[in-house]
Amino acid sequence: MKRRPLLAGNWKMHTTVIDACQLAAAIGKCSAGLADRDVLLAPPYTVLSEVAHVLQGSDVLIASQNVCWEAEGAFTGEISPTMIKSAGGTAAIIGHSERRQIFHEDHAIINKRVLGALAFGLIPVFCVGETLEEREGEKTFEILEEQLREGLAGVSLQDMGKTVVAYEPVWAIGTGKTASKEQAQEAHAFIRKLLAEMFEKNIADTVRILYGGSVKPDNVDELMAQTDIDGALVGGAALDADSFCRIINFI
Ligand SMILES: O=C(CO)COP(=O)(O)O
Repeated sequence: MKRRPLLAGNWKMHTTVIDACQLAAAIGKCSAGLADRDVLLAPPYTVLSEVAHVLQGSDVLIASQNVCWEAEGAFTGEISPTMIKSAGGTAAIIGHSERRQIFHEDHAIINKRVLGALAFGLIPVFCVGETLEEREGEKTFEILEEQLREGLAGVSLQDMGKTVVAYEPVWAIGTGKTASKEQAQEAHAFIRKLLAEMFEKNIADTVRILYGGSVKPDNVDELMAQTDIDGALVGGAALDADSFCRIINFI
């Protein structure tokens, strides 16, 4: 089944207001008129509304890099779905490995974030992925299954249809070590099969599964040619307009 490709840039903790506006403008330009794919940018919270403003009238989607489950309240340091929507965002990255590893976000909190995003109409870009130790210990599938079952617990069939999953092997993030196309395809196929078990096959067949981890202009084409790879979640290369534009224009 052919799914609409989604090319996403996660800017992580990079860009001042000026950098962000320039980068967004360049990406807006090179993604104009692309009718057969979606482009999404996840800038830091401080520039969400500026980036949305620069991209007004374009088809580029805006996401936050995390999201709380409440509309407002005493949650110092958090951002609510309502705030993201009011700034122009329609999606939220959730469960990124940097949140899991550096900030110790566990399955329960990540699940609350997923359900919260959906309750407020934001599309979750739900991230999973194993560490090098887990891969070497042949625990990849076990870890992915745990992350998917726990993180997506309580998600309805209808909401799952809207959710995006990103497979980001931790050992491939920011290391220049991309998973081979075979390794990535194997993990994506596993995720889709598990989603079919957890939800329904026809839902699993429509869910877009992005690959993330050292995606670059020179490896994007072979990754995107894999049956179960429906897009990319790009870190480093998304901060360079020329590189990200090439990625968006994968062949
Ligand atoms: O974590 C990532 C995107 O969310 C991937 O980062 P890199 O593309 O820099 O490896």
